[in-house]
Formats: sequence, structure tokens, C-alpha cells
Amino acid sequence: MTSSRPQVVVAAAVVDDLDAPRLLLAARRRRPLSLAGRWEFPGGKVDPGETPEGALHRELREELGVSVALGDEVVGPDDGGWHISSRYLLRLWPAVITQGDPEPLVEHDELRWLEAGSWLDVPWLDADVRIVEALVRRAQLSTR
Ligand SMILES: Nc1nc2c([nH]c(=O)n2[C@H]2C[C@H](O)[C@@H](COP(=O)(O)OP(=O)(O)OP(=O)(O)O)O2)c(=O)[nH]1
Repeated sequence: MTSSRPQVVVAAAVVDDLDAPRLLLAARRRRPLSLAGRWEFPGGKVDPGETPEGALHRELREELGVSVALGDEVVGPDDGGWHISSRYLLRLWPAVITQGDPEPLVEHDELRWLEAGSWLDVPWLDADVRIVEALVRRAQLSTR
């Protein structure tokens, strides 16, 4: 038997403003073929010895060429995170860019800033749709 503990994938909801977000950065995957063309939160797997936050800063530097400041984790319904498959648990942090202009350097072939009201208008990875829906609800609450 192998361990059934899911691997943690860390990702960022990069926004223009942590308190009153209007723009959300979506990234279009280049690979693998089964996921290519679908949109996701930039991020990736936590390497052995890394903290989740440390891994997220590394992934955003590698994938987008930016430094960020992280907000409070978007706690999900599945052990505090978001099950995205039987193998992976996604943990998500809001983030604002503190240095650099984001570019699709490695994993992605396009980045797009989605305007308020349009956050669900790209074909997100299936597992991400409910997470984006939760972010939309949070953003609506923050503007009341
Ligand atoms: N980064 C990211 N991965 C996601 C999201 N939603 C989702 O289902 N996934 C899946 C896709 C992959 O099967 C897995 C994460 O893998 P990844 O390919 O981003 O990880 P990585 O950058 O460390 O890649 P690698 O070095 O192992 O190739 O999680 C998301 O919003 N962001």
C-alpha cells in the first residue's frame, strides 16, 4: 500500500488589491496536453523541505517572474484546502505583485487579468471552478 495523503499544490489568486480585488490574474496552461488551453492559478507542488508559502514564492518567481506579498490563506472545505483530484490538495493564497511584470515564462502560454464580473469567463481547470466561485463571493462581500 502506498500512502494516501494527498500532495499539496500551492497556488495564488493574484489580484490588484487584497482588500477590494477587482482584477484576478488567470494563467493558461501550456502542458500536459490533457490540461493545455485551460486556465488556472499560477503555482505548483511543494518540494521536500519547503514551506507552502516558500514554495509559492518560488513558483511565482519561476513561472511569472514576480515577487508578491501574500494575504491570508483562502481556507477551503477539504481539510482546510481544496481537493482538486484524488492525488492533490490545493492550498490558495491571495497575492499582490510587489515587483515585476508578470509574464508567461514556463508553464503557461498566456496570462490574462480578468475584470470584476468576468472572473468565470475563461475555461478554468474543472477543479478550479468552485474555487473561483468562492473567490467571486468573497470579492462581492468585500465591496458591500
Ligand atoms: N498550479 C496549479 N495546478 C492546478 C490548479 N488546479 C488544478 O487542478 N491543478 C493541478 C494540475 C496539476 O495536475 C497539479 C499541479 O501541478 P503543476 O504542474 O502546477 O505543478 P508543478 O509546477 O510543480 O509541476 P511539475 O514541476 O511537477 O511538472 O494540480 C491550479 O489552479 N494551479
